[in-house]
Formats: sequence, C-alpha cells, structure tokens
Amino acid sequence: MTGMTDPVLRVEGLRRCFGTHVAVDDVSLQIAPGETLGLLGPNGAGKTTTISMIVGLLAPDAGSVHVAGVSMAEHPIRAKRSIGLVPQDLAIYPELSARDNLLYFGRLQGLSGAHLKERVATVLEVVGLTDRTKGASKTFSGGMKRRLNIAIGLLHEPALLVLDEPTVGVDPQSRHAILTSVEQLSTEGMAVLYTTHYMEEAERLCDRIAIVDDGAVRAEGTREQLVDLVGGSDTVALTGGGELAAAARALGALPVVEQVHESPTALRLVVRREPGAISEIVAASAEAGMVLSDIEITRPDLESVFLHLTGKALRD
Ligand SMILES: Nc1ncnc2c1ncn2[C@@H]1O[C@H](COP(=O)(O)OP(=O)(O)OP(=O)(O)O)[C@@H](O)[C@H]1O
Repeated sequence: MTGMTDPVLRVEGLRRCFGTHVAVDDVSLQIAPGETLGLLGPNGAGKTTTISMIVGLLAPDAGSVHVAGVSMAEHPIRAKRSIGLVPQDLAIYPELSARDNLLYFGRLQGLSGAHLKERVATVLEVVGLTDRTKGASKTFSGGMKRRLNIAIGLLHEPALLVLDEPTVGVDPQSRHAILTSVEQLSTEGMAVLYTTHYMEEAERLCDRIAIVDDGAVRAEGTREQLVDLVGGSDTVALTGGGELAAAARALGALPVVEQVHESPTALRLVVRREPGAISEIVAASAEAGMVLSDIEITRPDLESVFLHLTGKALRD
C-alpha cells in the first residue's frame, strides 16, 4: 500500500553500462504526486537511458525503480500500468486519424466502451487536438503528432507521466500547447518526469530539477536552490576577434574571474559579482589584443549553474 505522501516514483542507485561506457551512474530520484521533476542535461548526458530503465524498457545493471510502490524488477506489468511514456520517437499509425489512433491504443491497454470514448475525448482536450480528430495523422505537423503521442500516453490515467524531450523539433504553437498540458496535468496531481536540454522549459515547468551530465546527477533542487550554488557569480560572454587565446589567459589570471571557456569567436567567463569587475575584464581583454564586438552579462540561471557544475554549456 502507498500512502498519500509516498512518492509516485522512487529510483535508487540506478546504473547502466554499455560495454565499458558508464551511461548512467548511481542515479537516485523521487517524485511526489503533483510534482514535476526535470532532468536537465545536454545530449548524451544519459537522460534517455535513465528513462528507459525507469519505464522498464531497459534492465539496470544496478539499482531499483518503484512506481506507485510497485517494484519494476519484481512486478513489471503492474509497475508499467502506472506509467504514461511519451518517447522521443513517435509511435502512432500515420494512416489513422487522431481519434482512431487513440481508440486503437486504448483498446490495447484494455479500455473499452463508454469509458474509452470518454478517455479519448478527455486526452484530446488536454493536448488541444479536439478540433483535429479527423483526417489521417500523417497530415499533422511534427508538433501535433507529438501531442497525439502525449494523448496516447495519458489514456490509461497513469500516476506518472514520463516525457523524453517532448518539444524537440516542434513548432512554437505545439510547444506552447505541450507545456500548458503538462502544467495542467501537474495541477491535477500527476507526477511528471520531464527531460530536456532547454533551460527555459525546466525553469517554467519543474518544481525540482536534477542536473545531469556524464550519466550522473550533479545537483538537484528547486531553481532557487540550484542558482544559490553559483552564489554571487555572473556569466559574462565576450564576443569578438583578435587574440582570443591571449585574452583567455589574461582573464583567467584576474582574481574576479572564476572560470574561462574559450570558443573560436567568444570567451565565456564565470565572474564574481564585484564593483568594477566588468571594466577590469574589458580592459584586460583589450590589452591582450582581443577586439570586442559584444559583451553580454547574464545573472545566474540554470545555464550558469550547469556551467559552474560541469564546466560545459548545456547546448554545446
Ligand atoms: N544502446 C546503446 N549502446 C551503446 N551506447 C549507448 C546506447 N544507448 C546510449 N548509449 C550511450 O550512452 C550515453 C547516454 O545516452 P542517452 O541517450 O541516455 O543520453 P541523452 O541524455 O538522452 O541524450 P539524447 O538527448 O541525445 O538522447 C551516450 O554516450 C550514448 O552514446
């Protein structure tokens, strides 16, 4: 039995290797009812591998997954019943309409009759496809197909919805519809696991965010808790030409500069927020022979937290 306060998802010490490569390393997570947890990390961080183990598609080398109190290893069929999965790859029948896809998948899940019809109407409403129920789904935009995929994942009223980068490659209208649906479902009490490499989505949707890189959770908390990790530092991006390498060395030697990351046309710095820091940086870069064309100062956000924790940019 699970009580009201028990987590819908409990993941402990999950690990998975592919050959000698450790794709997921000791990942532990919990999600309560009505809570949205974001897995934020760049491509290749191990998000899909983590999700595949959580939903029972891939066996872990170590660790455990419990969904609504049911062990995925011991009772996979029962555990999977509580999960709605929206995978990265679309799983719909292109020749069928949105409604017929939903009726088909609903029957596969054991729904029938008036209850199935009611669920189809409800999930179409949730993803904003009520006015597009007819016509083969192959005529849909990428974003509409993904919304249909989300609707399919919701048919059996799962306690946990797992979305793997659901807005990648979708049009802005569908992106908006997807984010709004997730917010609504969360308000209604659904636990949501949301993977993304878009910082803005994690900031908007997620109650808590786990920052993942190289298969491991580097930090976890609310947006505020994560931003506090960076403390009083800002990110300063210097764009330009000239002697970038020399400027990187000179800036790295300044006490206010905590980190320097160099790309062919820009330097990205983590800088302590102190009076005069920016003028010092501009002067030092000019003296080293860098020709500045732009400077952008960003107050801490999840991107800077990620940079601070991993030394990498989210979208590199
Ligand atoms: N079946 C597999 N065989 C070998 N290596 C794999 C396999 N699946 C994933 N990997 C590797 O494991 C690591 C994590 O991949 P994963 O797909 O989980 O990352 P991700 O964060 O979901 O990124 P993406 O957004 O690109 O899917 C990567 O280095 C990837 O190359």
